[in-house]
Amino acid sequence: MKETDLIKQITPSFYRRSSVVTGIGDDGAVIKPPSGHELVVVADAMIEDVHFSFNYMDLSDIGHRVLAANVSDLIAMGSEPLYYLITIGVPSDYNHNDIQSLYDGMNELAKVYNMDLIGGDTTSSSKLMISITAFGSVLPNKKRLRFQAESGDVVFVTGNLGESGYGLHLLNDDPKSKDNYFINRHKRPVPRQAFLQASQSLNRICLNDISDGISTELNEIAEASLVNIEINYESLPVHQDMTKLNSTFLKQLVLSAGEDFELVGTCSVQEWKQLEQLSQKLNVPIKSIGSVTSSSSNPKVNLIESDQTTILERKGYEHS
Ligand SMILES: Nc1ncnc2c1ncn2[C@@H]1O[C@H](COP(=O)(O)OP(=O)(O)O)[C@@H](O)[C@H]1O
Ligand SMILES: Cc1ncc(C[n+]2csc(CCOP(=O)(O)OP(=O)(O)O)c2C)c(N)n1
Ligand SMILES: [Mg+2]
Ligand SMILES: [Mg+2]
Ligand SMILES: [Mg+2]
Repeated sequence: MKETDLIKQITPSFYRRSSVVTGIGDDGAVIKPPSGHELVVVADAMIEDVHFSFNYMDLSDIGHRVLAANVSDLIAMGSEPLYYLITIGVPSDYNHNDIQSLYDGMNELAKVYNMDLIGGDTTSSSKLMISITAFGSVLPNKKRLRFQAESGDVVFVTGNLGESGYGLHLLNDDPKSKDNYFINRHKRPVPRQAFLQASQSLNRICLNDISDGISTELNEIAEASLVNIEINYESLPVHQDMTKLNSTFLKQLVLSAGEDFELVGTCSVQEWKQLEQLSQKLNVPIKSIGSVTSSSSNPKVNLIESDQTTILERKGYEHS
């Protein structure tokens, strides 16, 4: 497949955002940042057999999923997703239709957020590699940062935990499994855009998205904010159909499987009431799971289960 043909094939015929001055086709893209806003920039890559497998995913699922991971980080910063660049390393036996499917999957999700593809790069590779860099905009006082947790805050989470991990488990068990709710949560996660709207009026939110697992994300918040956090295992939101799973397996899924692309964060008790109401109005499932107990120079996350307290260590996915 020739690179020039490929670029022609994937160049959009129009841009959704008028702030794209020059898109694909020159040495670089030109954008006019929204006035009064700051730009947020994120990058996340996915590699064949590390983040996905062709045993159970097709190229459009993969396109959707890698853009979702980036959108999830943009939302976790409090920013509105705007544009993205994609770099692909493609095995030599791929044809035009394969690449089109990958871009179709991305574009389906991009449509939801009104995002534009504004550039990228193409190289050859032994396994499929996709790296996205994405941009979002945020008002300076609405950034949702990891170091913004304060003693006394409510700790909350959106959606349910462990669903993507359970979907992956079902697929590993039988790659030919028919799509069901959990499998779709793994293959085609949809980041919580409506949370941005629900939380817009709040002054301060500390926020992180759940890619590696809540045990990792909460420890990141505790360390960045220099606070101790306490969460109740029984309060963690779990889908009814998963409650029948073996309890050790369920605990691993809920605390450390990750890839749910839900949000975990903290806000003041006063603002929590408002956030809960606004989220309900906009159909964002949200639940209080604990609290920020104190400031600390030695930050810890405690897990309370059946009145027993243990330290919740980072047990998320680590790339070796
Ligand atoms: N290889 C790298 N080179 C430079 N910066 C990196 C690299 N990997 C991660 N980062 C930066 O480290 C921070 C945390 O990254 P990461 O743990 O991947 O975040 P997330 O889990 O939210 O995707 C981010 O600021 C990211 O841009
Ligand atoms: C084939 C396959 N094996 C294992 C996993 C599980 N897995 C891979 S990466 C990952 C964690 C998230 O990925 P990472 O690159 O750390 O995302 P980031 O935190 O940077 O957003 C998990 C749970 C998977 N999704 N697919
Ligand atoms: Mg990352
Ligand atoms: Mg993140
Ligand atoms: Mg990420």
